[in-house]
Amino acid sequence: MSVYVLGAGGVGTLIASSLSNALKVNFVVRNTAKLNNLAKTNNTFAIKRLYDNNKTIKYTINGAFPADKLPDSKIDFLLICVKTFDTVKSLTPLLDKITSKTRILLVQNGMGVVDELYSKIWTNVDSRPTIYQGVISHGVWQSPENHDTYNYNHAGFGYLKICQVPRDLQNITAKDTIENDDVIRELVQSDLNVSTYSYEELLVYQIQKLLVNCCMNSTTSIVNCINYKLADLEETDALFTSIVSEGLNVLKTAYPVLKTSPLATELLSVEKEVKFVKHVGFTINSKNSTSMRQDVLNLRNTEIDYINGHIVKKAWESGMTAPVNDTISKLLKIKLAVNRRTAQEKA
Ligand SMILES: NC(=O)C1=CN([C@@H]2O[C@H](COP(=O)(O)OP(=O)(O)OC[C@H]3O[C@@H](n4cnc5c(N)ncnc54)[C@H](OP(=O)(O)O)[C@@H]3O)[C@@H](O)[C@H]2O)C=CC1
Ligand SMILES: CC(C)(CO)C(=O)C(=O)O
Repeated sequence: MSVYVLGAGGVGTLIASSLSNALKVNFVVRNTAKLNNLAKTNNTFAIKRLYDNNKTIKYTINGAFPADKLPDSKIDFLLICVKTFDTVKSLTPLLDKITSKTRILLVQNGMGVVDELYSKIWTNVDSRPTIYQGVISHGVWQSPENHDTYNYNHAGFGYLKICQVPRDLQNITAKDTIENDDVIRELVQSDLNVSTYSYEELLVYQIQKLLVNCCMNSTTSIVNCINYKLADLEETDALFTSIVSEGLNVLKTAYPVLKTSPLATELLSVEKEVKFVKHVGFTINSKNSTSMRQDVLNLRNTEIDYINGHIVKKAWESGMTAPVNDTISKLLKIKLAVNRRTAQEKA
């Protein structure tokens, strides 16, 4: 079976590690320094568990290849963990190896990528591959000394929740086949706390996690701090409550299925969600530097349009406004622009 990881960064490498014993896992890589470093270690990398006395475990994959040099003519299973904004672009050179039999697991923060894939790449319902969506709350980052390697810090032990996305989003009750997927089964049996759900259930968990990122990622990036430094401040509570209450109001209108979902009724209240944001951000991932903060510090593009920006977009589509999330999005973009200008001035 051909298993590939597109986006072998923090999250991609962590998930690949849990598959590497049972399956021949391959990375799709664009960075020559990473390819060379991996070859030097015979395709072995290390994950350090910061939540478990820095226990470091080594894993070996089958190989790593540039997108135009994959040894297989077809991809059976593709794990996608590139940043949301890179998805369409990075998938394009692989499209001739993806068929309606390919299974693709997307593990990314934010929302809106499946809509983009269906509207830009697989417009014909029947030719679409099977898409699974993952929601992850594990925290992973790379220390600067490990730059251009696949060695990462697993900073917070969370969960990975997965569902099968309907081929046709207008027919969301179609029966899914996720339980029969051998790679998904491997993940469920791994030590990453993986479980599967229906599409409707996962939508609730995706929104629950989206709001974590709407609060944590943008605020830590704008303020420029490690997660725990925002904890126990009245102002943080007030800001997170505004982001969450506006977000829930918009998303419950944009996704009407939430109105009849018992799981949404149980989990998606403002009070419970703010508590959840603080639990994931400050307890589970207290020592993490959010993925968005890492992007802003390294002057890379950010996922803001798929996070706070997704709420702004959904509000606009529903004839509503989302001024809090819109302001946060703008501040984040200003922060990145200022960092880029400062770097240019120093150069
Ligand atoms: N890190 C975390 O704690 C968490 C992250 N997430 C989410 O998971 C997703 C991935 O985040 P994260 O792992 O942190 O991001 P990283 O930046 O660590 O990883 C993304 C990887 O994608 C690779 N990539 C991008 N374009 C291509 C391409 N065309 N071909 C091959 N590889 C490509 C990059 O390669 P290159 O090295 O060449 O740039 C990079 O290694 C994001 O949506 C993030 O929000 C969710 C929960 C927690
Ligand atoms: C869970 C959290 C907030 C961890 O920092 C995250 O999802 C991220 O950094 O992107």
